[in-house]
Amino acid sequence: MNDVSRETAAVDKATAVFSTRMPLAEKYAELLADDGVTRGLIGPREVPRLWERHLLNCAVLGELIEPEADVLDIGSGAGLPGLVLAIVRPDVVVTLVEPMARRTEFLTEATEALGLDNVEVLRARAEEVKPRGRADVVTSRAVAPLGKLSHWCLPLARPGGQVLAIKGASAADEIVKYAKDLKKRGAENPEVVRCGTELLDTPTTVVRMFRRN
Ligand SMILES: C[S@@+](CC[C@H](N)C(=O)[O-])C[C@H]1O[C@@H](n2cnc3c(N)ncnc32)[C@H](O)[C@@H]1O
Repeated sequence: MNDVSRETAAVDKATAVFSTRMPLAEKYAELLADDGVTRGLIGPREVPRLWERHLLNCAVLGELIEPEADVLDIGSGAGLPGLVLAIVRPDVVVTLVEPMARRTEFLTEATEALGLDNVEVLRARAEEVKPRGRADVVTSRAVAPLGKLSHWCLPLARPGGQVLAIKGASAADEIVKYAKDLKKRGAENPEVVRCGTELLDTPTTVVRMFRRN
């Protein structure tokens, strides 16, 4: 399958995943391809694979999130995965945490353009976020190695809450490599979970861990 037909297939799959929210997902994809590229938030080479590598990759993370959860997305960049989760899961409330001004400006404008009332944009580093220990779920993609992520994200989750880090092929190795950090930070049952297995050619690989009670 070439890039074009793979992306066409991805749009079909996205129609199934986003369902009635597909028009919003399409509008977000347009914003990414247009403003996102102009402002240097996403590389032009990503445009032909936006649906497969970005929107779908992030949307399936919703499988692991309980109804009406309070979600903190750390290092959202152009809104991945946080803004996608807010689109696909209108029942959850998502706070997009991002330290760079030009990224938070894009996130605020995109949130308004999409008319999303379940999103808050916070210009901050993970270490500065308050209150701590309250989120049901803390998400991230491509932000930092698991050692640093556990330090940043676990204290933000409520006791028993989850940290979900989208990772690539390194997921299992990172759990082993940073086992001491994870234990020290109060991570319970760190494991590799795959999302979108029935739909995606390349399911999304996630490190999931819970904050010790
Ligand atoms: C490689 S980008 C990934 C963006 C997005 N999550 C994605 O998958 O496309 C990493 C992001 O993490 C942000 N970041 C770096 N250090 C951070 C910190 N201490 N707290 C929160 N975000 C941070 C950066 O500003 C950047 O937007």
